[in-house]
Amino acid sequence: MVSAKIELHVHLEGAIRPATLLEIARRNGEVLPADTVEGLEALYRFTDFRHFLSVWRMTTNCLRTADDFRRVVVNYAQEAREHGAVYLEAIFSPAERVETHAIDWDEMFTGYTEGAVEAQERFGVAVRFTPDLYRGCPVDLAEECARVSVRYRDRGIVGLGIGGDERRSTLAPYGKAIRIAQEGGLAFVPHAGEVGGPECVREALDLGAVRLRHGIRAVEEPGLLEEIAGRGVVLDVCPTSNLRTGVVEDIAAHPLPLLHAAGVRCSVNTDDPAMFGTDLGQEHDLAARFGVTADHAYAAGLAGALCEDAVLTRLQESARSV
Ligand SMILES: O=c1[nH]cnc2c1ncn2[C@@H]1O[C@H](CO)[C@@H](O)[C@H]1O
Repeated sequence: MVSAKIELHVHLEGAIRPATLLEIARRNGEVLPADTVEGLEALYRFTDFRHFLSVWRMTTNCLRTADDFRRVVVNYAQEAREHGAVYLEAIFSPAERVETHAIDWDEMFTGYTEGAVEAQERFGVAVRFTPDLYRGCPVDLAEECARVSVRYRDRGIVGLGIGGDERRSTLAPYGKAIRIAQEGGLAFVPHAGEVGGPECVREALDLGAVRLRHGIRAVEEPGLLEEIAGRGVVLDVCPTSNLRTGVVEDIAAHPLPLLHAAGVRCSVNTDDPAMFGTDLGQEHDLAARFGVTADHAYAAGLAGALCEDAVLTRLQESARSV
């Protein structure tokens, strides 16, 4: 029997298994630098974080139609369910698709949110979404993304995030986009403290972040760590991702045990499972070796989840089943 799991940090574009990505790319006439599963896997050996982001952007630009987006959600929900997932808070990055291929916002938001309906019906997995802006994204595009996200609030959009390279831009240019989302009832859930240091975590908290994606570099500043633990801010920890992007040099040196020991609530996540060669079960096995048991991870997931109360109540009950 697998334990029930909550995943709060998975990029849907990075969850597409190589064979499916190749099929989607072929259908959409997109040429990738590799046309075999082995070739794609080789492409996924990243030299550093920047290299990872460039490969991520290239492969994820294969997605075009509402049906592509729908399918990506359904496939990942099915996979995650096999590892015990009962709730997914999934990320997708619409702004890049608009910018590079002029994909229509509604094509993406409709495809993804209809995929969530199907995932619930077929696999009993509740899926909610937090679209991601990216650091360096043109400000007007970011604000438009925030407005569209608010418009889809009744269809499962629960937050707005921002990803990409923290060294490229502070959050300051996105203040208005963040406010549009917050005033529209969405939570702000940025990536911070992944490649960026404690100052990036501090900036995110000052702008009202309710949860931190990664946040692991908070360990470098004891006062900040204490504040995060004290306020019960959940960190979405993705151990294999950090190793594969070179953010941590050695898995044995991952900050997860330190965060856990400091009383920080850590959810356990895959990030971009297909690109990092991992899955939800593997990340939980790894976390357990660091002292974060399935129960700890589930409790953190529950504390961090942004879904409505009716779903939260169901998730509280699921902790005892599956
Ligand atoms: O691990 C990650 N860290 C930061 N950003 C990520 C990660 N995985 C995927 N993205 C995505 O990369 C894009 C940047 O152009 C962003 O849209 C972000 O969501």
